[in-house]
Amino acid sequence: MIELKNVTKVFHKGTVNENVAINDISLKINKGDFITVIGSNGAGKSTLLNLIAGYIFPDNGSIYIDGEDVTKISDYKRAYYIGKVFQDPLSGTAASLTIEENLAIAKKRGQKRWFSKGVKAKDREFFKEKLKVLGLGLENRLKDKVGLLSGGQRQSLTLLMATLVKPKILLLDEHTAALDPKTATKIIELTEYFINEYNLTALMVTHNMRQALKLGNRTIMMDKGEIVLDISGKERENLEVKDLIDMFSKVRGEEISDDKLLLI
Ligand SMILES: Nc1ncnc2c1ncn2[C@@H]1O[C@H](COP(=O)(O)OP(=O)(O)OP(=O)(O)O)[C@@H](O)[C@H]1O
Repeated sequence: MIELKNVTKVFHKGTVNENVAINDISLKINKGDFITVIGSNGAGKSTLLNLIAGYIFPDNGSIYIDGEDVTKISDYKRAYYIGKVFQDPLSGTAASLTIEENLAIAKKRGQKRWFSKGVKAKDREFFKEKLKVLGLGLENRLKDKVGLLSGGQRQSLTLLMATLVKPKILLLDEHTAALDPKTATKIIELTEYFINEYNLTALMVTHNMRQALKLGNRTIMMDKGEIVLDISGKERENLEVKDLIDMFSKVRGEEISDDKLLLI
């Protein structure tokens, strides 16, 4: 289980630009939860994921992974626990390395000598089997440089790399936002496949409210650094986007201000 206890993150503290991006958030993420995260621009969604990943540290509060306090543990040391796929398809893989070298690095995630890109023959077979699942023929291109791949192919590979060593949590931050609709649909299908197949715990940020209600077992909505809705179980069944908008208005006493959220 992942737990955040009274976590606060303030950017530019003590200056005129002071910005409370995360305001005293407490959240329990149960093993096997697939949580979709929605909220307006600037609500704090990416900051929440970055805090869990250890890219930034909270000003107050604590973060626990399976009971271990990881609040001050660096992203590099936390990498063993966490799989990440972010918006930019170019960010999760190394362009100048081959497909198999990228996978070899992913397989060693969290180990001391993680940046050794050497590939053993038995790993090569393992990688081929895994790549077949993507349905892109990449199992026949192990020695191709990743820089040659399309955005969708790279994001598929990043997803595979993020789950190659089973993470305690998979963090997905608008990981289909930069892709064309058809490729985005394919990546979402793969995401669901990996989460179900490996029984992963996942947190996925999306601006698509319909998708947020369709995928996973739980949806949280953020607003101004706070979690304003946390919906699961019976309450979430058959819930439609308009219900979600009504619930938000009821809790906050105002309308959702983000056009991007309302369009979808
Ligand atoms: N590294 C940073 N330095 C300063 N301010 C930051 C930093 N990262 C985020 N912020 C600010 O914190 C607030 C929350 O940003 P965050 O990126 O978490 O929002 P978000 O919900 O992911 O928004 P979006 O949907 O637009 O991606 C915003 O006001 C943002 O400008």
